[in-house]
Amino acid sequence: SLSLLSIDLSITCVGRMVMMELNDTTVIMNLKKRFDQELIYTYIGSILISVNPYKLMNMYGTDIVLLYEGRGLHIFAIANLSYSTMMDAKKDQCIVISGESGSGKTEATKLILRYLTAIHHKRNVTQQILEATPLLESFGNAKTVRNDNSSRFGKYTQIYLEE
Ligand SMILES: Nc1ncnc2c1ncn2[C@@H]1O[C@H](COP(=O)(O)OP(=O)(O)OP(=O)(O)O)[C@@H](O)[C@H]1O
Repeated sequence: SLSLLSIDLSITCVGRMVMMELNDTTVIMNLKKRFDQELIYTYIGSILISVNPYKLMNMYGTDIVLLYEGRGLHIFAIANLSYSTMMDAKKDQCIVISGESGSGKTEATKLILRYLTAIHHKRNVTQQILEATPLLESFGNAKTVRNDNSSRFGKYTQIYLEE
């Protein structure tokens, strides 16, 4: 299952490989090839595609946050791009996370919040949002055939960051 994180839309290449033929089959085949090598993140243009690994990946620790600093094929790169663009351009940013049930939207949201917590000096606000998540989930989540912890509601999170 796939989840899409979008900054804007343009489709040119996947990873470092320029694809001569771009269609659903070649894109899916390339995602599968990368997934088999445990590469769960892939860019298509500026859209980051994430394939749910359904297992703990050793790629989300604080050391990794610092290592990525927003670069590379990682959910943290999207978070950092939004953060640094907001700080530099002084413009609000929006991250759209979409995908079918069980594709990893909620987990991606938590990772983005965790990243912001790690890099922004006013940490407590983001930490509070993270801590509110289990409470919201206890009211609005349910087990479904697709996902043991399925959000049965849409979620819009707005974070105000002070300089
Ligand atoms: N990056 C990840 N690494 C490891 N496991 C993950 C990751 N993303 C998701 N999962 C696993 O997949 C499960 C479903 O993910 P999640 O709840 O985020 O899906 P969702 O897209 O929000 O689904 P729904 O729309 O039903 O709420 C998680 O409980 C977790 O076990």
